[in-house]
Amino acid sequence: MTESLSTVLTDLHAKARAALDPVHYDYFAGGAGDEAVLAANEAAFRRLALRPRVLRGNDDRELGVELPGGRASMPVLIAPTAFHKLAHPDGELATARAAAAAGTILVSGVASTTAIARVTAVDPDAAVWFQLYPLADEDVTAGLVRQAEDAGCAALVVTADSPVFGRHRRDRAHGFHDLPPGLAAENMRGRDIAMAPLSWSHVDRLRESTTLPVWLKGILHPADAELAVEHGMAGVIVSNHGGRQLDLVPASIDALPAIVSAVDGRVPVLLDGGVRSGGDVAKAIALGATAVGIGRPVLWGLAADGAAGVTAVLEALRDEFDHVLTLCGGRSPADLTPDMVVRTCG
Ligand SMILES: Cc1cc2nc3c(=O)[nH]c(=O)nc-3n(C[C@H](O)[C@H](O)[C@H](O)COP(=O)(O)O)c2cc1C
Ligand SMILES: CC(C)CC(=O)C(=O)O
Repeated sequence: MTESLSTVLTDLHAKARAALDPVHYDYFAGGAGDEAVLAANEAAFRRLALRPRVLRGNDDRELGVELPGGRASMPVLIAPTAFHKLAHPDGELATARAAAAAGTILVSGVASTTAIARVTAVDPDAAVWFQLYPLADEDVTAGLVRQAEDAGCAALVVTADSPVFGRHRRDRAHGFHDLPPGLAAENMRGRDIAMAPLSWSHVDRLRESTTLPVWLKGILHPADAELAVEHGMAGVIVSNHGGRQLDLVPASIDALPAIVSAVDGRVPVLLDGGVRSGGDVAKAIALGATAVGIGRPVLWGLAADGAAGVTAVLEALRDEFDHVLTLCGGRSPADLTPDMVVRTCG
């Protein structure tokens, strides 16, 4: 019998915690403020139940999804997270190897400890997307876009929820604000990365500067989802940054339905935050996400066991999602529909 994802994740998380410097563990694990949103992301999934369909003869299942920027062999992507070499010496190269082996998409963060060209070189056929923050200096942003294009990235992800960074008590308590000697945010070497609150016109100029599909990440308000479509975004990512920005926002799964309704099928919607099981993947898809992103589970796999640990997370998630889909009578992710999710009071 295949081990359940929660067992795999619990073990990898414990191993990661034991392996990591407690300061770095807290950087990865922590959230903003009281960490209410961090907890709510997972709790909100637990309040939803699935209402399966039966007798649908679904023995020929296909988990893959097509997105602007590539195909994923299952509706699970690796969300962008910073500083993978803090988790494991192989850093982003290990994550990229595991993503390529699983046939899924790695959204590589601008704040990676490996230059993007080295990340994409792991497997030139793999779909790697590049996440960036629009910066105050638009020439610097343009330079980052060129770097991603030259590296062969298949899409850009613009993170919109960080006009300033969230306040992380754990990091403040440890006095953590710099990478240790020997590690650097390689894509940003020698660049002025000052952030500033930006506007739609910055996003427009960024979009016009590239032929790559541009996703907007960090959307929680349906009016912003509507604007994202109007401004030519290839897709919208519902995210509260894993509870690391404003600690007063809805759990991402609770924010999803209104965004899906506003977007109304014009572009795909992705979701991240608190996805910890195949059932969570199924719930998000049923509520209208085309795929989900996972952040911390990848970091725990990476810290515990390098590429093999990330592979263990991805394959356990694939297996569990396939199992849930089978039990729900689905052949493909598209067979999961909103009527199959019910809210419980639990
Ligand atoms: C340690 C860490 C670093 C992150 N760094 C980034 C980043 O550089 N850019 C970004 O858009 N999101 C970043 N995120 C947010 C993730 O992309 C994603 O929204 C979040 O981790 C999803 O929640 P989950 O960890 O519960 O799966 C980071 C999250 C964590 C935990
Ligand atoms: C501080 C950034 C480089 C990474 C980030 O977005 C995060 O830690 O949540």
